[in-house]
Amino acid sequence: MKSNYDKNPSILVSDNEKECLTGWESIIGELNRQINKNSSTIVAIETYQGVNDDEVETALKEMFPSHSLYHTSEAFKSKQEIEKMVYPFVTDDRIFGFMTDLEIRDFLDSDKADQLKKQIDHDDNTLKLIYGPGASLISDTDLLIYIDMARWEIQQRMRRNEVNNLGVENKDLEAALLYKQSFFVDWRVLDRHKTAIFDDCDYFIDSNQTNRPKMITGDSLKKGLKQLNKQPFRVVPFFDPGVWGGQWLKEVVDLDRSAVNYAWGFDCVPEENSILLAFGSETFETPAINLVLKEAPDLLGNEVYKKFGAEFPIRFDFLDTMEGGNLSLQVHPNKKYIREKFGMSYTQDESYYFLDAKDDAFVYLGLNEDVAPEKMIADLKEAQETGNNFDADRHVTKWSVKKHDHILIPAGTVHCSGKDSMVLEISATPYIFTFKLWDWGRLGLDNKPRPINIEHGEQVIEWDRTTGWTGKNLVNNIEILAKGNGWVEERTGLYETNFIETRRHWFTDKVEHSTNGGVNVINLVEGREAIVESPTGKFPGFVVHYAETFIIPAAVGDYTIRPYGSSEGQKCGTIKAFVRK
Ligand SMILES: O=P(O)(O)OC[C@H]1O[C@](O)(CO)[C@@H](O)[C@@H]1O
Repeated sequence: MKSNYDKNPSILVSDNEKECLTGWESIIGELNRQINKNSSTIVAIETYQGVNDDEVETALKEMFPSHSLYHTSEAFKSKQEIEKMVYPFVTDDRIFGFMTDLEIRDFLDSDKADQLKKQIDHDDNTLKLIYGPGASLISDTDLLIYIDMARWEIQQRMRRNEVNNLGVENKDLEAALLYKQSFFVDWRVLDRHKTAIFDDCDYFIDSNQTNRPKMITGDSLKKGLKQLNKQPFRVVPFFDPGVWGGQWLKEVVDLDRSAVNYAWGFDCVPEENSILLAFGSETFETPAINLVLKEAPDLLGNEVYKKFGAEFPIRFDFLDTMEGGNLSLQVHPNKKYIREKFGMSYTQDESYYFLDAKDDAFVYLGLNEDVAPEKMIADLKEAQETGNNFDADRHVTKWSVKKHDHILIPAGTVHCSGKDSMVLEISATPYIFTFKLWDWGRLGLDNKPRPINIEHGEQVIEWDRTTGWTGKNLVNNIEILAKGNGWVEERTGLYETNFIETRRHWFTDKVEHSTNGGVNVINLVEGREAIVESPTGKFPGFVVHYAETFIIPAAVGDYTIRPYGSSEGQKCGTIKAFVRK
């Protein structure tokens, strides 16, 4: 069947496409109009990580022939000082660091910043531009522009060695190391700063596409973000190959058939996805994290906001192993471990919802009844050191799985999805704290072994999660909660100590839902099309397609979902996640 999955979902903010200017020429034309209103103007151009400085500077030089340009890097501490300052958060580990509490001011050298300010004050030029992260902190300014970029685009640029970490010159490093420093340091620092200056920004520039910048006013962006909280919406998904990746997503999502595979699909990881705001036929891409940073109470609901702050606590993603391989055998840290070792306030509790599965599909989950901890760890270490096989079946329980099974994976449970299945992963947001125990003796896509973390893993494995307990508590622990005309509601997870609850609805007719004051994340797991509607006409009908994940902001309140289009009258299924009260 032809794919109907929408890879570029956008939300209409206004019919006026003139609100979104495209290309440097029209952007600088607009800025010129603002600048010419004053006899002398100081403009701060703040940048997020990843922005191509050469592209921006070339455009500025061409279009503002006589301006003075000051880089905030001139006010930054030396590279050596910054490396020393960030080291406790970056550490020597290849994957894991420690969440920083640093702020952009910590990167500035106050003497150098004073010096730069004096230079600007004494400059007679009528147009002075201060460029780079922290620009608005150097001097009082007349105009504030923010050039933004989504984290997925930053990661693409890191893989091409085009992006440095904040305040240092290290773009030639391996992409995984650049990512680690960004995850634990740069993105935290830049997001704190962006939140602080957001309301003062006159314009935002979307620089995700090289040489195709777009600009909207700060008011238009604020209006767009507020609009999102009034209705269901989707973030822009992205997909990435991996060593165990499969072939299912290519067909269902309609991805490049010539790609080796797709392993991951991220369609609700607001930290890394972006949002497309439509102004007439123009779209403006903004990092989804901006919505979370600016509009958390309406998006998440007050109680969830109180618990998590401006963080989106629920993650939906795809793990495709159809005709691929097994994920690494792995375990995730408990709350205490993740807090103490990595500075995270909550942990990676997970679940696998099977969107599809071949007859031979399976999951490794929990330990065998006769597991001997010392022996298993010794076998893992020996396999790691010698390259000999690790006999996973001897220690870990293997369960057959089928379409629509829901497997719960509280942190500490040894697990991995096997080949030939399509998982919709529904979990808490932390997502890089995977302790690999065994990677089946294979190399990664870069032909190097992927890092193994037995020394972390052995400290968090829950050894009493053995076959009997696992089967009772974690495998299809499904209970019918309510029934109505043409619908059934079931509770399917997550495990009782985890903060996410999931509800599955099977329906041939309209189902009534309510956010009950907390954000809902939903995926259409059965049926080709459904429509989300407001009983009071608060938002226009929102059509969703098979396998699409969508977000219902807490502020939406009541809504309904029913089969739509070619699915009308047919059985559909949704799985909904929310934060338990
Ligand atoms: O280590 P692997 O084999 O790449 O698997 C990683 C994946 O495993 C998971 O932790 C799922 O269990 C995902 O969150 C993560 O992306």
